[in-house]
Formats: sequence, C-alpha cells, structure tokens
Amino acid sequence: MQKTTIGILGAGAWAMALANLATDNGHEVRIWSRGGKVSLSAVLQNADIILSAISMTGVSEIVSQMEFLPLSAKTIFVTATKGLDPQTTCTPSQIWQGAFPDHPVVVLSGPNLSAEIRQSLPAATVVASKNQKAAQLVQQVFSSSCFRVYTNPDPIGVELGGTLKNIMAIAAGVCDGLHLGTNAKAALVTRGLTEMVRIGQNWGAKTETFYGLSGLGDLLATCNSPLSRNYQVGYQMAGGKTLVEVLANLPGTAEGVNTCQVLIKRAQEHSIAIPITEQVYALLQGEVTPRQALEELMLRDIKPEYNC
Ligand SMILES: NC(=O)C1=CN([C@@H]2O[C@H](COP(=O)(O)OP(=O)(O)OC[C@H]3O[C@@H](n4cnc5c(N)ncnc54)[C@H](OP(=O)(O)O)[C@@H]3O)[C@@H](O)[C@H]2O)C=CC1
Ligand SMILES: O=C(CO)COP(=O)(O)O
Repeated sequence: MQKTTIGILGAGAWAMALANLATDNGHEVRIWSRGGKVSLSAVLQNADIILSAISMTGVSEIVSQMEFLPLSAKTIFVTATKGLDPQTTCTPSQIWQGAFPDHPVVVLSGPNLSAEIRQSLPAATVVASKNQKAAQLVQQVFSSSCFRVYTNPDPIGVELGGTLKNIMAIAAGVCDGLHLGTNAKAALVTRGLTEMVRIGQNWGAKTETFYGLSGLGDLLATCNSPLSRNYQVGYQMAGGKTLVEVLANLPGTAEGVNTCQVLIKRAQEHSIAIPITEQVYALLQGEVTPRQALEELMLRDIKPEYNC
C-alpha cells in the first residue's frame, strides 16, 4: 500500500505500541508528547493521519491547541483514547468531530493490552467510522500478521465498548481479589455486558457492536488480565489498599476511575439503571468496602433477566 505520514499524539504505552505497528508497516511516524522536543505543528504538518492516544484528561486541551494550527484538508483523525469528558460526558470521537467537522474521524478500539502487542503477540482490533474509506485506509495502515484490523460503521458503539468495559474491569479485579470464584466472575462479566448494552442503546449505539471485539472482546481481555490497569485498581482495593495508594504505584492511566464518575452523571440525567457502575463508584469514593459492594449487588430486588 502507499506510504502514509502519521502524526501520533501521546508517547504513552498505547501510543508507542501503535507507533511501532505503523513503523513496521513502512509508514512515516512522527510522535508528539507534551514533554517532547518536536513541536505540535511539525507533527501535524501534511499528516495523512493524526492519531491521538493521550489520556482522556488531555483530549479537550490538545483539541483546543490544534484548532489554531494548519492542517492538510485530507487529514484523517484517529482516536484511541478510552474515556469520557468530565464536563460534557462526550466521547473522544465526539470531541474530535465537533472541533473538526470537515475531517473524517475514526475510532480504534479492541482487546489490545499494549504490553502484549509490543511483544508482537497476535491481537485483533476494530476501526470504526461513518466514513468507510477513512476506516479502510486506517485498517490498511495498521494491519499485519500479528495485528488483525476489522472495520465497523458504528463509531459510538465501538468507542463506548472500550470505554465502559474499564468500569467492569475494576469490578472484575475486585471479584478476583476477593476470590469469589468462577461463577461470580461469569455472572459479573455477563451482567456487566448487559449494563454496557443498556448505556449504549441510550447513546444511540448498535446493540450488536457490544457483542464484537470492541465490546465483549475487550471486556474479556481486561476482566481477565493482571496487565489491565483498571483490573489492578479493583484487585488491589480488594486487597485492602485505598484508591490513592493504588494509583500512586500504577504504571499509566486507569481511565475507568474517571469514566465511572462521568457515567454516574450521565445515567442520572438519562435515567439509565447502572447498578454495577454505582457500586464501583461507591467503592472508589470510599463509601463502601468491596464486600459491602458485593452484598448490595447480590441483594438487589429479584427480577427477570431481561425486560421483555
Ligand atoms: N495501554 C493500553 O493497553 C491501552 C490503552 N488505551 C487507552 O489509551 C489511552 C492512553 O493510555 P496509555 O498509553 O496506556 O496511558 P499512559 O499513561 O501510558 O500514557 C498517557 C499519555 O497521555 C499523555 N497525556 C496525559 N495527559 C495529557 C495532557 N493533559 N496533555 C497532553 N498529553 C497528555 C501522557 O503524556 P505525559 O507522558 O507527558 O504525561 C502520555 O503520553 C487511554 O485512554 C487508555 O484507555 C487503549 C487501548 C490499550
Ligand atoms: O484497554 C485496554 C486493553 O484493551 C487496556 O486496559 P487498561 O487501561 O485497563 O490497562
């Protein structure tokens, strides 16, 4: 395929794993980070693709900086951040699209623990956009024998899958940390997926997207791996540490902590039932112990599995 120029925003674990994939495929990659030597305008100049893999806390800020910088009219934006904006509850792709309405925006999300990808272990992901050509170009740029990339026409569904599973990964870490067993874990992950689908439907996402790689796939990866920072938050809190203690030693970002807070706000505004998220939030706030959170979930009113 043709060689493209890719500007990558962020130099964290995920940004560098994606940079390696594109470099290995022969593309020109320029990396920007706030502490780095290369200027933002130099990284953006004539870029075919600008990929953001910065934490949610930095997205609005970087978007505002970029609005005043020159861009190629053909530039495609790719967002790989898994979080929600605390002020607006918007997803990263909504922020990028709002600021750059004339450019295609592609969401890249899937079961992609960066430490495994950097070892070239096999993995699959999804690139989703309303602009099919843009998604196909990004698919080609990152596809390889160890990284299989699928396209998808539901960006909000793909993005929410990767974002919401972080909360369930915290809960799964608690489940394993308390040694609650395989039945409990299966129940948690399954009801967690139901909760994710309910939130997604309210947001206008397609239900089937949540049963794909970016939903169920990422849920399975992060709820079962000690490599997941979100899982580690829950696991270590179940072991008696406070959130502050866990975050002080965590390598990198656990987006589920902030996402949980934003989701509580959004669920209240839209009357969405999110019992697991509520318990994770109460735990993170120090309002309940892991055992109390478990008890609250187990003793909820009994009811049918699905609302028919
Ligand atoms: N690691 C993984 O396995 C995966 C991560 N993701 C998602 O990718 C995103 C980044 O994760 P990850 O790379 O692991 O996190 P890291 O903590 O390793 O890196 C975060 C990056 O974001 C930058 N950043 C943070 N705040 C700002 C800001 N205000 N302005 C500019 N840059 C900022 C950091 O810069 P600095 O170093 O200067 O602080 C750093 O480059 C998250 O949303 C995560 O959920 C998605 C899939 C896989
Ligand atoms: O999103 C991820 C894997 O797909 C990374 O998970 P953590 O952010 O919990 O490490």
